Amino acid sequence: MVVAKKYVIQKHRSGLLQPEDVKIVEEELPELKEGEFLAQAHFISIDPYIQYLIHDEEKHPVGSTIPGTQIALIYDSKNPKFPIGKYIYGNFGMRTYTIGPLKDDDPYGMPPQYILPDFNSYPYSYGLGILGMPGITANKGFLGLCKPQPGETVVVTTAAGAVGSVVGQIAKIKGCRVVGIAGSDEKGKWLVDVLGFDKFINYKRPDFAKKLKDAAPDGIDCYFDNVGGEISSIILSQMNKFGRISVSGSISAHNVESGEEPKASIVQRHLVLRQLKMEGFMVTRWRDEWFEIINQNLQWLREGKLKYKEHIVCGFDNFPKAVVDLMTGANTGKVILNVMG
Ligand SMILES: NC(=O)C1=CN([C@@H]2O[C@H](COP(=O)(O)OP(=O)(O)OC[C@H]3O[C@@H](n4cnc5c(N)ncnc54)[C@H](OP(=O)(O)O)[C@@H]3O)[C@@H](O)[C@H]2O)C=CC1
Ligand SMILES: CCCCCC(=O)/C=C/[C@H]1[C@H](O)CC(=O)[C@@H]1CCCCCCC(=O)O
Repeated sequence: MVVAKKYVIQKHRSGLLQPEDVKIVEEELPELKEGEFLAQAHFISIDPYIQYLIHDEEKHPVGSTIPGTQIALIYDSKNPKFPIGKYIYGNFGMRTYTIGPLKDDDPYGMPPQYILPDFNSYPYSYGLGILGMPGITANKGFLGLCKPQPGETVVVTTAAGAVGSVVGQIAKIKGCRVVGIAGSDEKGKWLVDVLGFDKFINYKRPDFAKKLKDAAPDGIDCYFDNVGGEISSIILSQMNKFGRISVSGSISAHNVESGEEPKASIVQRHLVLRQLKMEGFMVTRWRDEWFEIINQNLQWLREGKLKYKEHIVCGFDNFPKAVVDLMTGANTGKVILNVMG
């Protein structure tokens, strides 16, 4: 008999997740039936939407399992499509063992599970980052919506994170000038010295608007927005005519202690006068191209055109710490919970 551990919600709060807001519950799993498999979690993806979702009492009541994705090993199987020993991606939630296959019924259209494509020698955990959902978000969210042209100026926020770091590098591949925005000078050094960004601005320091003007003196053509809030309003105020804005997220509003969403200056005037195009997206819009995009990112990795970093937190018990690391910016690169570590 296999006993699975899973994280359930214990308490809702408006601010940053605290360890007592969640608890681990054990669940005895039944014997496998024909057509089923048992998956053992090895790596769990820590994404900003987790902090957002656990605020939501209506959709995620006390006692419900925290959603999320993982890379798991097929540990036992009565389904030839999921053979023992293969590694899979699964939308299984924050749990150590899962019986699959899951139905294809995620409300946001995330794939339920798939056998990982061949990553050559790259770690399986990359399937939660550059070779998975965040990598697809960066690739299609930027190229598909911003349609960057060589020589254009691109700005990206959360630039040292899983999505932002890939957006900036793809912009460089496409011949753009790239300004990265992030929350520490150490991150800025990595972006410029290692990833090849042209400029970096620490948004936590004063005079952001002036520093942006200095970093992008000819104005901004493309903005990949991961944060929302006042930083984004300032960036929009410096866009060029016919600029394109890809709205990926609004992390500045995910863990505010006050419980009130941050206020930001009105942007409509900039949209109208500069004739900007601003479009939001969910990565699942590209589900039909999922593996094609993973392959494109893999090829750029292999060619050395994309560099990638993980921020690994070890141990299933450390899930709350991993979320706090992500939301407080302790990470450079993709946050992964190593369940076996
Ligand atoms: N639309 C879609 O389908 C998808 C959207 N996303 C979005 O992409 C964005 C990045 O996700 P991901 O790469 O996984 O996460 P990251 O790896 O970028 O980690 C989050 C980062 O956000 C920054 N941050 C935290 N609080 C704030 C704040 N108040 N203001 C500005 N920055 C803040 C921190 O860096 P710092 O030190 O710079 O503050 C932190 O490192 C998120 O907005 C997420 O919701 C992700 C996947 C799919
Ligand atoms: C407002 C939170 C979402 C911000 C953008 C983001 O990170 C989206 C991630 C989704 C990804 O495209 C596929 C998913 O399953 C992620 C989950 C989205 C959950 C959003 C919940 C919003 C709600 O129901 O109110």
